[in-house]
Parts: sequence; structure tokens; C-alpha cells
Amino acid sequence: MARAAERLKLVLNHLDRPPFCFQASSTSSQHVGYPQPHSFRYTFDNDILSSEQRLAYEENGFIVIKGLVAEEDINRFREIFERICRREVKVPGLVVMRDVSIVKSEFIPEQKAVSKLQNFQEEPELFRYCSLPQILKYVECFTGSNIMAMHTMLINKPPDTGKKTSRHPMHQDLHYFAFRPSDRVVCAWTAMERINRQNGCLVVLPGSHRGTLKEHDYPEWGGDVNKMYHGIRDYDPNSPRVHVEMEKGDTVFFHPLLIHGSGMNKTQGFRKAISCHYASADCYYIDVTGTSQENIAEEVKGIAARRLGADTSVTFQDIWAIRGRLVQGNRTNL
Ligand SMILES: CCCC(=O)SCCNC(=O)CCNC(=O)[C@H](O)C(C)(C)COP(=O)(O)OP(=O)(O)OC[C@H]1O[C@@H](n2cnc3c(N)ncnc32)[C@H](O)[C@@H]1OP(=O)(O)O
Ligand SMILES: Nc1ncnc2c1ncn2[C@@H]1O[C@H](COP(=O)(O)OP(=O)(O)OP(=O)(O)O)[C@@H](O)[C@H]1O
Ligand SMILES: O=C(O)CCC(=O)C(=O)O
Ligand SMILES: [Fe+2]
Ligand SMILES: [Mg+2]
Repeated sequence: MARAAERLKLVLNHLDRPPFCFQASSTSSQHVGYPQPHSFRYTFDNDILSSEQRLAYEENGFIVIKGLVAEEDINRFREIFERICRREVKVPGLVVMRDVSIVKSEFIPEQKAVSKLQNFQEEPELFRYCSLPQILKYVECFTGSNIMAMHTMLINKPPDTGKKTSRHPMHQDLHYFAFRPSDRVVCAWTAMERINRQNGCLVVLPGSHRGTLKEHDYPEWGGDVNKMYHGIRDYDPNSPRVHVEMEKGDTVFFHPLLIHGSGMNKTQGFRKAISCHYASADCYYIDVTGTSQENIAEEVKGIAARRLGADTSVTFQDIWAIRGRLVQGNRTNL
């Protein structure tokens, strides 16, 4: 392992900092000119990622593929989202979340009240996103060929009401997950419109995926914070960060230890993105008792108990096993 890391370092030293963004059309034919290391930690070679792209992910923990999802598909996701907001469609298991700043107000029309849909695995049109072949081709580079869709979201970041509650604190998604190993987990997050600093793009700390899972809790922002929006405890606001601005259809793939968040939405529009967290079906569940994840596990179990009735025998692992759906290969373990 140490020798593999040495070799990778040698290779990286030959390169300038790998770029973050790539065209959807770029293929492994662009290998030319880069030394081939003997082993990579975070990626597999399935002839989709070029060496340059693999090195970029190994070093930064994320990679943006431009133009990966067609406009027509995004428009279809948007239509079904609006129908769900109008309550024309009922979806089993779906969580419809409202921004904390408006949760107590009564007269807000539905589509302007929804800040996030979570767990849309039972809605065929939205779940189509998770099975798009061009997304799975990339996902396979990180997970291998048996692929589970574990967690689905459509984020509709509302215009900030002035209380800065539209921000998402800096966090690592692994904090929420009861499965490992983390290197076989990846998030695909697709911009459903142009997303920039004004409407609250993703903000990432490149290379932070090479660290460990940090302690998370509610940020002390001196106001309301959305339910379960935990942030890392020792966040240093001076860490070098990158604002990931994206066009409609661009897709970022990122590691679950990558520290990321998103800024305030200073526009009047609802900033939309759709995402899925994938894991290798060969991953295994872990018991988070006694770890830094115990706080989120307790919150999640509390909400599940309220929904399902007080069946306290449901574990954090069970909740993940119920949500997960096979999208490629065999359901070997998860
Ligand atoms: C990689 C993964 C990363 C992440 O997943 S990060 C973010 C994860 N966030 C979540 O998973 C949030 C999931 N949201 C939910 O489960 C629900 O929206 C939530 C918060 C339970 C509300 O469910 P509803 O069905 O709307 O229930 P309700 O209207 O009866 O409200 C129940 C109590 O919750 C409160 N609430 C609702 N939305 C909130 C919000 N955004 N922030 C803070 N508190 C909120 C609401 O005021 C109510 O409180 P109370 O019981 O009246 O004291
Ligand atoms: N003190 C803090 N603790 C944790 N996370 C923070 C803190 N301050 C900002 N963040 C997070 O940093 C990221 C960027 O937020 P911020 O509101 O600064 O947006 P921005 O995109 O830099 O916009 P602006 O141009 O207004 O600075 C978000 O994820 C935000 O939640
Ligand atoms: O603002 C966003 O879209 C990012 C949300 C996010 O990182 C999360 O829900 O885990
Ligand atoms: Fe996240
Ligand atoms: Mg800022």
C-alpha cells in the first residue's frame, strides 16, 4: 500500500495540478503522454476515464463531466418534480422537505415550499436518472460492476429568505452512511440549470477525500439550521476551496469523504440539482455505535420511528438496506 502511494506520488509530481473539468466526449484515447502508475486507490480502469481524469479524481476527490445528461431528460425530471410538488403524484417512501425558515408559515404554495425531495427510488421517472447508462459508465470506474443506488435526492435550493438557511454547511456525505469501504462509494450530482456562486453552487475542498471521517454536528450559525444539515465541527473557513460552477447537464462525481457544502442562494430562482449516491453491491454494512456517526444514526432512527410507528428494532443499517436498489450487476451483499 505504502509503495503504491509512493508510485502515485511520483506520477503526480510529473504533472501540473490535474484539471477539474472534462468534456463528456473525452475518452481513454487521451492516455498519450502520461506515465502509467501501477496502481490507483480510488478508480478502476474500464476504458472510460483517461489517465488524466483518473489522476484528477485520485488527487482531488471529484471530477466534473460536462454535458453528460441531455436537456430533454432534465426537462422530464423537472416536470415530474413539479407534479410531485402539486401533489398530483404520490410516491411511497418519498421525503418532501421544506426550508426551516418557512416551515411554520401556512400560505406558501407547494412548489415554492419544497427545498428537497429525498428517497425517490420508487418514482420511476426520477429514478431513471440513477440508471442512465452514461452515468453508470462513470460510476463503474469508482464502484466496480455491481452497482447499488443507495440514496437519491432532488435539491431545490430556495431563494434565501434573509436568514442564510439556504446554505448547506461543509460536510462529508459518509457521515450519513452505514456502509463501507468508502472508496467504493460515489455521488453523481447533475446541475438541472446553470449553477454558479450567485445561486449557491457546490463548494469543495479538493483533496479532502484523502483524510478521515470527521466529527459532524449542527453548525453554530446563530439561527435556525435545517434538520440533519450537519457540518464538520472543526471547519477552518480559510481552507482553500473551489466553487464548482456548472451548466445544465454537467455532472460532478465525488468521493463521500470529500468535504463540500453549498452557499446561499442570492437569486429569486429555485436552484435545482438531482443526485444519486452509488455504492458497490460488494460493500458491507457497519454498526456505527460508539463512533462519530452515532448522532446522525439516532436522528434518522427517530424520524423513521415517527413515520413507521415506534418500531425501535429498525436499525440504521436496515434503513439503508430498505432504500438501496440494484442498478447494475448482482446484489451480492448490500
Ligand atoms: C448524503 C446525505 C446528505 C444529507 O442527506 S444532508 C440532509 C439530510 N436531510 C434530511 O435527511 C432531512 C430529511 N427531512 C425530513 O426527514 C423531514 O423533512 C422532516 C425534517 C422530518 C420534516 O418532516 P415532515 O413530514 O415535514 O414533518 P412535520 O412537518 O410534521 O415536521 C416535523 C417537525 O420537524 C420540523 N421541521 C420540518 N422541516 C424542518 C426543517 N427543514 N428543519 C428543521 N426542522 C424542520 C417541524 O417544524 C416539526 O417540528 P415540531 O414537531 O413542530 O417541533
Ligand atoms: N462558518 C462556517 N462553518 C461551516 N461552513 C461554512 C461556514 N461559513 C460558510 N460555510 C459554508 O461554506 C460554503 C460556502 O458558503 P458561502 O455562503 O460563503 O458561499 P459562497 O459561495 O462563498 O458565496 P459568497 O460569494 O457569498 O461568499 C457553504 O457550504 C457554506 O455553508
Ligand atoms: O446543495 C446541494 O445541492 C448539496 C447538498 C448536499 O451536499 C447533500 O445533501 O449532501
Ligand atoms: Fe453532501
Ligand atoms: Mg463566502
